[in-house]
Formats: sequence, structure tokens, C-alpha cells
Amino acid sequence: MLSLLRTSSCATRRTLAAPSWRARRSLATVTNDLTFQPRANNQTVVSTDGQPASLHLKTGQSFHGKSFGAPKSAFGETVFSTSITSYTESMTDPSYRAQLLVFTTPLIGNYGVPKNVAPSHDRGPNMLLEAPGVQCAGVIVADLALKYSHYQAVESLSEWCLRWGVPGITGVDTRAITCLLRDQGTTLGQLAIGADSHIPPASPEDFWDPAKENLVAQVSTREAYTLNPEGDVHIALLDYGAKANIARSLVKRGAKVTVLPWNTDVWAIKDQFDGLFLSNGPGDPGHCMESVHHVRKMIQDWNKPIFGICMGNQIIGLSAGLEAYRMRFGNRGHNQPALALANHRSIKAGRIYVTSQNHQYALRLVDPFPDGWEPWFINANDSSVEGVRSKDGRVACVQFHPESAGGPLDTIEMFTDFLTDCRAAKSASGQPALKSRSSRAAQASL
Ligand SMILES: NC(=O)CC[C@H](N)C(=O)O
Repeated sequence: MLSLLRTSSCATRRTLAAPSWRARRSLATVTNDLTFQPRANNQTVVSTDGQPASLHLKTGQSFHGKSFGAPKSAFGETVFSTSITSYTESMTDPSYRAQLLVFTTPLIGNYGVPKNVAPSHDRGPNMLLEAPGVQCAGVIVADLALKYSHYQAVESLSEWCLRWGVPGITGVDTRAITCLLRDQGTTLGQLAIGADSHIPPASPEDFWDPAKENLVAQVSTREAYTLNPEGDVHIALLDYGAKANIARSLVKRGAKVTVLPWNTDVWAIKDQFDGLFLSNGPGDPGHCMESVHHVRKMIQDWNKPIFGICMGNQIIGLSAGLEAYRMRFGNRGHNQPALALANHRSIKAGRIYVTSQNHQYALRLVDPFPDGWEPWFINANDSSVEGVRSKDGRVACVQFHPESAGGPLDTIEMFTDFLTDCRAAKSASGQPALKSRSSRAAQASL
């Protein structure tokens, strides 16, 4: 906390109750001095080349600071996250693909980056973070910590970004940028690095728009692979850009998980599985209609449990006949309140769960809801739909992230609930449950 108060730019911001547009713009020119005086102790010091860097928004605003990480420019959607911790988890979440991520928390990088233990498979759960490398297109921070300290840290945020070819900018007023994005909505941007970086792209058409691309096809696994083959229930995990903690959370609870490419025709191979799980993933769900087609068949004609998270929630909603729309600035942070409307095992109607979120699209609340479906959760801040379920409870999905990483664990037991449903469906279908490995044993193997 003391280090937060030490920088003059933070102090300046704290005095501004409601900065005018002109004031916000001039704040954007505030830069930090990256010259660091090494201390006489053994804590690791971050080096940064501190080249000139600018964030240019398609709407005409520019913010000038210093670069860290990879010395190259990048385009993307400029979005903000209000999470206070877990920059490493957020930056490895494939749902942030093609996004320039603004952290509203001022001091970023102070606990460095841990060794992301090499997985047995690229997307296996045996790594610490959510994917092998940095997924977002760039990072925008107010104050890059010039010193990091954590027992697991092996490198600085800047070194990590450099290794993964991702640029960063520090010394910009992220509060002013966030106020702008909140008013005008998620905006296309360019993170420009180098001597000419203060010159914005010549025309608004020069800003690359990732929403036009099928980003899911870029991040999904190319080949199916199986984790924890001894698990007692076999779950098909459709990978739209799955955070590793989804597979981890299923494996920890004793499931065998087969991760499948996003557009797999699951109906053709359904007999192997006791449940279907749809992951999170980047971009517009409208690009995934091929998958919606397969999932609709599973919803209509299969009799086993189906669960979806975030992009998975949107795919299930589209399959059920709901519409997905683009929100103004989305929800990204770790303290989004979701009000439960129906009981299901650990979830109690009437309770508010604090949830981790990262999404730009949402399912539209309509009245009446499609036949046989009901809303399951509503966001207590903005009233957006946070989950839907079939009235028989067999198919359910949530817009938030029960697996967290990072974020609160309020809804982590939804994984236990889903696997309990899968085990019940398996024994009801007459298949004897295999001798289950205890979750402790499965966890020990991770
Ligand atoms: N985390 C996610 O799965 C994001 C879903 C979708 N890409 C969105 O932005 O709304």
C-alpha cells in the first residue's frame, strides 16, 4: 500500500473527483521516471528499456508513457479489468486474446511471474497459469513495479512479456482511460512503441478489429487429448480457449477429461461420455455457429448433463434459441455479484455469489424465455443474464467463471455439483460407476 502512495501520478489522480475530458487528456501525458536505484538487498530489480510508447484509441485519444516487454506495436480491443490481483492468470486467459488489457489497479508486476511448470500437454492442467504463455495482445498499467518479490517468482512482468512478444506501456493514467472506456465502450486501440509512437494511425480504418475474426479457431486445441484416464466419469470438454483451471477443477474431483477441438461433432462420439462441458473462449460467439449446431443436437437428444462457462454459456444460450449481444464495456474483474434465481445442489436461490468475470458479450433477457428454459443468475450490478438452465436442470451454464483463477471461490463447488449429476446419470443409465479415485489421489497426480 505504501508503494501505491509513493508515486506522484497516483497522488495526482487521487485529488481528481471527476476529471473533465480536457483534464483527463492532460493527465495522459504524465509519465513515470523508470530510472531505478538498485537497493542493497537481494530483492530482484526489474529492468525496462523505457522506450517511448503510446496508446492510441480509434476514437482519437492518445496516452503517452514508456514501454516494457516486447518492443513492438500491437492492435487490439482496449478493455479494462478491475481485478486487484492475478495479472498472471488474467494475461494467460485465452479469452483475452487480441485485447489490450488495462489494469485499473495502479501497481502491477510487484509479485513477478512464477515458473509456469511445463505441462505434459500444452493445455494440460499441470501448469500453474491458465495457458502456456501470454494471451492478451498488450498490457496497459499505471505503474509497472520496478522491483518484484514472491517466493514463486522467476522473472519480472517485463521479461515475461518480452519472452512472449507482448508489448506493455507504463506511466499512463489508467483511471482516465477507464473512465473513457466506461463512457464510450470497449474501443479499438493501438499500443505503439518506439521513436514515432506518438503518431497515431492515419485513419480510424487502420485499427484492426478482432471481433471480425474467429479467435476461438486460433486458440482451441487442434487435436483431442485425454487427462486423468483413470477418472470414474468421462467428460467431454469442448475447448473454445479453455482456461487450464477448468480441466484442473474437473480432474481434481476425479473426472477423466477429454479435451476436444471447438467444432467437434460431439453427437458422433457421445456414447463415450458421461457429461459435456463447454469452456470459455475469446471473441464473438456468432463465429461459433458450427459448434452451436452440434451442441443443439446434444441438448435436444442426449440425456446426460451439460454445463457451460462464459463462451460455453453463450453457445448453450444460442442453441436454446436466445440471442447474444455485445455489451458496451463488458464485465472484467473478480467481484461481480451474481444473484441466483434457482436452487441446484450447492447453489441456493436468493443468494448473491461474488464471481470472477471476463466477457464482452451476454445473453439477452427476454420474456418469455424459450420453452423449457429459465434464467438462472442475474448480475446485481447491471441486471445482465449471468446464467441459464433447462427447467429439468440437465443443461446449465453461467456467464461468470466458477473456476476463478484468479478470483473468489464462491462458486467453485459447481464443478462438484456437475460431476455429481454426471455420476448420477451414469448409474441411472445402468453403467456401474468405476471405482473412483479419491479427489485427493487425483489432486496428488497434478
Ligand atoms: N471469457 C469468455 O469466455 C468470454 C466469452 C466471449 N468471448 C465474450 O467476450 O463475451
